[in-house]
Amino acid sequence: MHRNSVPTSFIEEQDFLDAAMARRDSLTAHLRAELELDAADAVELGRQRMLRRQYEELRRAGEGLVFGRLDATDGSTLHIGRIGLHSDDEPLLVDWRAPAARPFYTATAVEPQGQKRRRHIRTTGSVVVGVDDEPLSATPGHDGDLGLVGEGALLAALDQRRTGHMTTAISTLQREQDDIVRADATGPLIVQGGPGTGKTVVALHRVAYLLFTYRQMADRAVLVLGPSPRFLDYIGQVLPALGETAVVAATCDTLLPGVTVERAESRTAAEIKGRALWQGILERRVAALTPGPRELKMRWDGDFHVIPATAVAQALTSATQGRSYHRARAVFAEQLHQLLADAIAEQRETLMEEMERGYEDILSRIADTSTGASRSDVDGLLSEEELEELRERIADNATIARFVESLWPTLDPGTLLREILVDTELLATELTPAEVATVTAEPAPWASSDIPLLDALAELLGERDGEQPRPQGEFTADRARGQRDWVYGHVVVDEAQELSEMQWRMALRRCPSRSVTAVGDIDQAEAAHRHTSWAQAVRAVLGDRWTAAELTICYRTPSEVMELTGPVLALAGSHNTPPRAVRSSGVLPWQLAVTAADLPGVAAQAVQELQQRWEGGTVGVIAPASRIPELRAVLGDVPLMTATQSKGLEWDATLLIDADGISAEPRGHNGLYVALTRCTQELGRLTVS
Ligand SMILES: Nc1ncnc2c1ncn2[C@@H]1O[C@H](COP(=O)(O)OP(=O)(O)OP(=O)(O)O)[C@@H](O)[C@H]1O
Repeated sequence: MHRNSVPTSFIEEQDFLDAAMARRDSLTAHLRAELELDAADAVELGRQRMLRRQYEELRRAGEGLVFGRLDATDGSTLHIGRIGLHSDDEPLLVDWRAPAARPFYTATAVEPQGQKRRRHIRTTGSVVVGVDDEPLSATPGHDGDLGLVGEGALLAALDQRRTGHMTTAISTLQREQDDIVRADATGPLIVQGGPGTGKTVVALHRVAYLLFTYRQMADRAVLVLGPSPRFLDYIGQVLPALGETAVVAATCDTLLPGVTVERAESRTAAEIKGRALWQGILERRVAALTPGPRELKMRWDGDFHVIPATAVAQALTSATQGRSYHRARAVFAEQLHQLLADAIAEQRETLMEEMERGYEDILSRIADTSTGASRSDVDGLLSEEELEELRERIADNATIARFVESLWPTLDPGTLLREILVDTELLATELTPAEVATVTAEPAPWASSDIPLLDALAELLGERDGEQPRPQGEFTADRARGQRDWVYGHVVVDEAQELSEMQWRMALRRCPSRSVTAVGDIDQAEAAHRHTSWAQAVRAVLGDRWTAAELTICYRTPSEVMELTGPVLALAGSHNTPPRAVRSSGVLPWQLAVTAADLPGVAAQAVQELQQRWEGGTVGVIAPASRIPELRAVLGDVPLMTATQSKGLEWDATLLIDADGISAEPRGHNGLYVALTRCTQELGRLTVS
């Protein structure tokens, strides 16, 4: 296009983008040169680490560097972008997370916040391809209006073909989403939102916002918990694109370093083992392992020394104060070494006194006092250094170590959990006989519900001395990932409705300050627990000390498909209504009845047609678990999964196979609700007659 025929707004924004790109390129080149220099010392190494972070941030910011502009009523303008840039000490581009950028997401015609116009700038690489202006002095919307911000840019983004990876939404975040992204992070926040309302979008952008706003949070890293490795892969590219590296992504199954899930389990067993009451069972079992106060007889240099029960009781009380089993054991062992050293010193003193008395007797009998020897010269007391040396010898002594081990054995969480899971007497204190039978009948390899129990036990037991060298790594995330007791600055839980109470505990254990954002849809819950409300889901772990927020607009699923979801939601026992769809795709959902024998062939044909129709995009197939093997054989590498596995994912078109079969699965109506809402454009259904 000739520059003369291009609208002025395009030229203006292209010039600005060119200037911003040039600035970014010069900064990148400067940093690259600095990073090529060898670091001479620790200070320089630290500086280089910081520069590398800045360099990475700049490097990644190439795509979508500038995406917005605000024109204020006072005539000033502000460009908003993926990162902040300065030129000659003057602000050039404002980072989207900075307070100054907020009106870009929240100003409305009713509340223009001093702004006259909002402009969305769409770019491809270094070229401006679209400019959408939204006057903020226009007449406010009417009833039923969704109050969208930058509607043109939003709808264009939503209509894009899906790539199989999530993309960022920094340029089109909506007001209700932005409120959550920038919410205060001092306590637990639980966000309820129906399918496609942008819960994942909000959760990930919140991470980027928090790390930008609270710089010290990057030193502790942020943990993002998702439902499956497939989901983590789906969101994996968003976080680096948002410019953050201090993030650890995990599932509840991969959160405990060194332990992996080795088998599937029954829903009944998973439900029982997910209950909060296990904390009590585990605590009681660990407490019972601590030795009781009794007199101890210890051998040193061939002599027995007695430590009275009162002294042992005192040592136990002070050792166990709020400490884990192994920490308390270490403190108790030190005290025992001290008590033994004292007993040895005392015995030696008594002995010396006796010797001295005998010596004085002899002296008096031979009536020769010419030596001048007196009691004070040989009082037998050990000096402080001698006592210290004795304590060290005791601490290093293998026999004493064996004695302490027999009294207070070191334990590993795995062995102890295996013992607990067959301890019918202990289990019967909290479970019915049938529940005890279910738990004790489970095979030994670890199942998913064992991980939170192992984690709780690992915390109660604590690290043994010398165990677990602290993981090393250049970035905080590398160090945090390998360390069970790492304390994160913030924890984000996605698909939080799936967490059992014990999994909630495991998540919260990683952030004692309770700076947690959990997003989910209680109506999509399929996991083996009984929660039908957030209050119920978190009562045992958070009480009522949490804040609720809600997302109400569905961005993913078109209105034609959302219309099918109301009855399914009602069948799932929900009293909620599905979220309102922001757009229509113009494609009506279709349905075809096939016989079981014809199903594989028809499914293969339907997938091929959908792939042709949505060329350049993605197609996914959802089916009941029982039909997956026969379908896999004909569908090749098309994403094929159960409703549960499809949670959090999306494709341009979904082929839903045997909806009745999905409904018949445990919590099947919830599963069908998930399955129906995965497409951004088209839904095809094959029913089996
Ligand atoms: N403000 C936005 N701008 C652009 N795209 C958006 C926005 N909000 C959501 N989306 C898009 O809508 C789709 C659904 O978002 P997301 O996956 O976060 O929803 P969700 O609530 O987690 O859904 P579900 O619970 O069904 O998994 C995604 O493609 C996301 O990129």
